[in-house]
Amino acid sequence: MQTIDQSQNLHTTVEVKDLNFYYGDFHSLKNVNLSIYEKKVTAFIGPSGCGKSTLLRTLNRMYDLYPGQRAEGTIMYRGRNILEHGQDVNMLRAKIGMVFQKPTPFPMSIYENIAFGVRLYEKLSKGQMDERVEWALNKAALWGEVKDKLKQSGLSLSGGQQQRLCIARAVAVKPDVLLLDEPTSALDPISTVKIEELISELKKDYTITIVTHNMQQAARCSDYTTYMYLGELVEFGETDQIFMNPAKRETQDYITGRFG
Ligand SMILES: Nc1ncnc2c1ncn2[C@@H]1O[C@H](COP(=O)(O)OP(=O)(O)OP(=O)(O)O)[C@@H](O)[C@H]1O
Repeated sequence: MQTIDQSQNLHTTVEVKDLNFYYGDFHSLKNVNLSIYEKKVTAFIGPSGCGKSTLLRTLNRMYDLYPGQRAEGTIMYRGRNILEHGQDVNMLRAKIGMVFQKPTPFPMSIYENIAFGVRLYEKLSKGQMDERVEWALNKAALWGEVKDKLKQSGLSLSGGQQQRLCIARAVAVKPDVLLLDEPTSALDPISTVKIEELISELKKDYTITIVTHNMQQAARCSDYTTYMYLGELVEFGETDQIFMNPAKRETQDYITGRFG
């Protein structure tokens, strides 16, 4: 693994150690070790099927919802190994929120899309909830576009707006970490630029991990990049170094399009 320049005073938010993941008998992640740094953007790149989404989904135990899937190893977050039994998985998913490839607003109003999740964790007055909804929509750069139609269905928005609504929904419960699984792959180029700009804004407050097929996007948006292949982490380092001077030949071949 690449050494990281610690002079930047980096703090680790999530530390993955010796992580193995299985879909039934299929060994999908093999001895993955990785640090995810606070208030930085870390991109997972690699060819289809290399395990990017699987790795992302272990970070908030999203896989728990599916029988036969299991993770072994350690994922340290706030002093706890989140893979251990007895963790409060709902609280974990509030602190490590996720946004999926396809925008998935709830079939309810724009306001309720935000308020619904907040109510699960906090008891707010009407005024406080109004403030939280406005705050979250502002964070997701959507407030200006929806402030006059908060009662309209979230499904009435454009795809790009729906994805920002999903980001607002994740942000509204005050997470530490946002996991973005190919958040722009279903969006047009203009919406993609908006989401990328939003990612740059959000990293001032949150630690972000993004899975992307788009290498330009990884190069534009991320501070650190992880190159994966066949369930193994091949190389991890600062994005500039990974793209301009990768340590491994495999990474170079993938980045330059000779492979994958
Ligand atoms: N539900 C599942 N059951 C069995 N195997 C699975 C399941 N989901 C993924 N896999 C396998 O695990 C491996 C990693 O898949 P994963 O979706 O994490 O890859 P990926 O890098 O995100 O791919 P893509 O870029 O195509 O989304 C692949 O070999 C895939 O076939």
